[in-house]
Amino acid sequence: MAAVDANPFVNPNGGKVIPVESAQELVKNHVHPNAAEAVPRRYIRPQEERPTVSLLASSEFSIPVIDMKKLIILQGQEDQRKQEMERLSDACQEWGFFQIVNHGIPHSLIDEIKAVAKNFFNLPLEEKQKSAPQGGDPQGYGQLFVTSEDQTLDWGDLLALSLKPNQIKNLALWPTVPTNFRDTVERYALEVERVAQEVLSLFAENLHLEDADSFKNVFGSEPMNLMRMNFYPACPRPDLVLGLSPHADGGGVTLLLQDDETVGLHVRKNNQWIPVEPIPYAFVINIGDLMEVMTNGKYRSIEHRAVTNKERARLSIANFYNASVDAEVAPSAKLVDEHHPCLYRQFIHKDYILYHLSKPLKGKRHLAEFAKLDISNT
Ligand SMILES: O=C(O)CCC(=O)C(=O)O
Ligand SMILES: [Fe+2]
Repeated sequence: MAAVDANPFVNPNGGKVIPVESAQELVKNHVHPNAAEAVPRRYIRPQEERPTVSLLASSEFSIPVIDMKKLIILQGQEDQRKQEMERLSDACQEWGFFQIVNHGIPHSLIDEIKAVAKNFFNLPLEEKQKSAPQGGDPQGYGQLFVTSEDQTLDWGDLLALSLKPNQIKNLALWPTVPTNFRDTVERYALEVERVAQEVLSLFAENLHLEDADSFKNVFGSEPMNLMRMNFYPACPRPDLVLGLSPHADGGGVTLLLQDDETVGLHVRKNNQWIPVEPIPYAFVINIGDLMEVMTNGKYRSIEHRAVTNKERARLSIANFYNASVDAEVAPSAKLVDEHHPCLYRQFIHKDYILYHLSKPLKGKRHLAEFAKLDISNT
């Protein structure tokens, strides 16, 4: 059973997460299609934050796609594997983002997890509110990043659940409707962990660390698997709002399932926003802040955001695969030398989570404020 009392993240901000109205309810109850004034003021972004897209974005200029099948070690296929490993290395260093295909997660399970998530968000509000956050525990249904009354709001609702370890798993918040929700999430979690661990091994190999388990060892015996289902209702003025504020993910690696039809994820590259075209059954993978630290900045945790769509709602499911709560995180000694000074201080993972959770989502600032070393005099 979940040992909720032992959750170390309860009240990360003195319990100051401010509840806000569900974006889905707002659309249902108040917004009149096509009326500019229909978007309440609290959602309207200042001019410089509104969603423009880079003119450079094209099929040639988009995040790389990695074929996991080519990374299996097969006799006679060494050259193909080497090339794909190099593409993966470029993706991590140049983009911090890539998509994977042929990852081995059954398509039927991907259909199932999307279906249970959609079914959940389509429930009446009263049913969804049974999963509302309790007592400062930063999990559940609603918005978790609203920490001040004057913050611009995101046009989206979310359901955040800690799947692992048991210490932070709060089954009381897990929906019981649809009835197959729990079972589907549990099966999906195992598959996501398997892929996340494979990805960590590939990173370690590419960086020539001691062995393929180097990152897994730092992640420790109780790695965290946090899931966030994001639902962005259609918005009458997608040009004025954002579905999810620009942010970098705080953890190790993120595996994201996108909606197949609706583009919504934007990745920041050279100060421009590049949309990520959905590939059915692919996962978008991105490097989180912990990975940036462990690779001493070689792999980059990149800012991203979600935009909304005028006609269609969009669903995404993110799993954050993170180190154990008590893991000591620091740049790998192998990646620090006289030409590559140590860029980050060592810290305990839990302290960074508490810091991250206590702030509104804000670009890349969290990691820089928390752990970046000043190397200007070295
Ligand atoms: O909805 C998306 O595509 C992005 C989701 C995301 O970045 C997150 O949940 O951290
Ligand atoms: Fe994210």
